[in-house]
Amino acid sequence: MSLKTRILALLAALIVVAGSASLLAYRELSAGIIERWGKHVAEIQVRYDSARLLQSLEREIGLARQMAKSSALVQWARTPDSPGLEAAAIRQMESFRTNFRDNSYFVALKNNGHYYYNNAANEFAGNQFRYVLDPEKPEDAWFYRLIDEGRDFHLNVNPDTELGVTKLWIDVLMRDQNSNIVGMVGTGLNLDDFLQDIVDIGQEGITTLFVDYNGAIQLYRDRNYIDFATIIKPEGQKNTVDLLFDNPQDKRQILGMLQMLKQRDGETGAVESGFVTVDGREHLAGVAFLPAIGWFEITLLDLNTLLPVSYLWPLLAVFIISLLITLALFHHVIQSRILRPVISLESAVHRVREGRFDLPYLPKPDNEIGRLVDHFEKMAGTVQDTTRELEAKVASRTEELHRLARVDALTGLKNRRGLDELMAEEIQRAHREQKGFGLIWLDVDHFKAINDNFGHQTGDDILCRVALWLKASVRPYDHPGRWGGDEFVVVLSPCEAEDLEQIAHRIRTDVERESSQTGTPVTVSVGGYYSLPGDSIETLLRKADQALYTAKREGRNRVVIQKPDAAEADTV
Ligand SMILES: Nc1nc2c(ncn2[C@@H]2O[C@H](COP(=O)(O)OP(=O)(O)OP(=O)(O)O)[C@@H](O)[C@H]2O)c(=O)[nH]1
Repeated sequence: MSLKTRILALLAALIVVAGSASLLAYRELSAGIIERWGKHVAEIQVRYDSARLLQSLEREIGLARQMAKSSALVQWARTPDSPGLEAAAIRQMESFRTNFRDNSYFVALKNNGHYYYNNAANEFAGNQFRYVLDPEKPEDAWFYRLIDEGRDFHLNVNPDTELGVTKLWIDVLMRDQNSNIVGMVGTGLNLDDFLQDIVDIGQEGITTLFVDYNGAIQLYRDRNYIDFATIIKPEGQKNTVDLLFDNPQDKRQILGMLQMLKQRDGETGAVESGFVTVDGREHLAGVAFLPAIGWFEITLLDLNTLLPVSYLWPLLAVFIISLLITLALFHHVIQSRILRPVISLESAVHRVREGRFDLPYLPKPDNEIGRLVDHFEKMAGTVQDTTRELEAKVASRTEELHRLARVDALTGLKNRRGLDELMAEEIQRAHREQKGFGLIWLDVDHFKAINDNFGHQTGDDILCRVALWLKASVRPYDHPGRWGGDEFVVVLSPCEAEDLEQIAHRIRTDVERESSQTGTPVTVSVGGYYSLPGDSIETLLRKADQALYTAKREGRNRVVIQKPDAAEADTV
């Protein structure tokens, strides 16, 4: 995987990690803010809704309590058969009717079960006695239950089948001086109007409901959930608030909140709140207890409606755009400051490794990589100089070795290899120019005896001196060499036949003269051959050797020139 891919992959991974962490932190933070805000709003809303409910009920409850204490009613309730007391009581009832908001009332007497009622239309004027309550009838059970429980005040949402109305009933017990229950009075509020005024107020995202002390739903915008005539229903058959929630955890939570508030015993302003799911949407539930009526008020705030996610889209857009800009900038910086210089450096390293020192332009950012590139350029320069020096040295050493391989170590003349190459060149030249050249082969006479008599070192000295005399005797452009042992060869080129003879003689006489003047006298036998174009190297050597052999055989210290086409060489 390339460095670029790795860096981008690492970057992407870092962004994913950082993005996830940010998202998580954002969610936690926003959830915290929403929770705090929501709880605050829920508390305000729950208090506001409670106040609205109490405001519209308080006056009615107060009037009903006043009515229950009316002495005319209490006296009549104790002796309901008295027509005089009944007439006074009905007058009293009618005066209350006009004061109640609903302009309706009811009075039920414990003594005879008589139920009195009149409504806003004064429909039952003079005929307020409506029917007799029957302890056996389920629809009348509320009356007997309330008396049994001895609750002085009770709110009850109940359809009155006899009267054909569904109302929120305010029930207040009538007691005599001895606190004995003698009956019940109250008024009703039209449920639909009440729901519309207090509960279903059309505030989008806010749901208000009221439940009784046991959690049974009393006021809710959906009438199907309202637990009518709660008082007479056995536990377990009531429409309790947990019906609104699908999640068992939410059910437990909401019932737990009711329980908590009960334990706090109507502490003023106490509100419990928590997150719940209603119809698949997240809501914040605020719950307050209303001690004045013994109910709980529950406010459900639909957070998605009140604080839609779309509110956060601009934030998300800003985040994504910032992320993309950051990515682009980061990519640009990585590309220009790291990747491009590193890639150029890598290709430059390849070139140098292949021995190519002509480096292209290498970008040098102002950072460690730039300095590395700079060091590399300088190092490549040094390596190039060193390489050139080494190459020059190797070339010169090779040349030297080449030369040494063709030079005789003792005399400094060409050795046999040098002579071989030279003769090969001359043969080619002769062939090319159709012009021959001369070859002299000479051998020190009785050299073995010199070695034997004077020692090997003296032998060597004599060989060196013969070489010097040989060089002096030939022309500057002739090539003397040592063939091996005490044998020397001279290649004469260019050369005429006369030159060959002349130089061969000069060599012999020079050696004889010089040696006798400077030390141990030595003589040489000389064989010569003037080559013709087309002669091979073997022919050359053989002919020269034959001439030398002849010179030796004829007594040594003499010159013999081998004629090219003659069977015998001439001693000269
Ligand atoms: N000192 C010395 N002796 C050498 C060297 N190379 C060969 N020799 C000796 O040179 C002698 C050559 O002898 P030959 O050419 O065979 O015979 P010669 O004694 O010269 O007799 P003729 O050639 O017949 O006159 C041998 O004894 C070799 O050992 C060398 O480099 N130095």
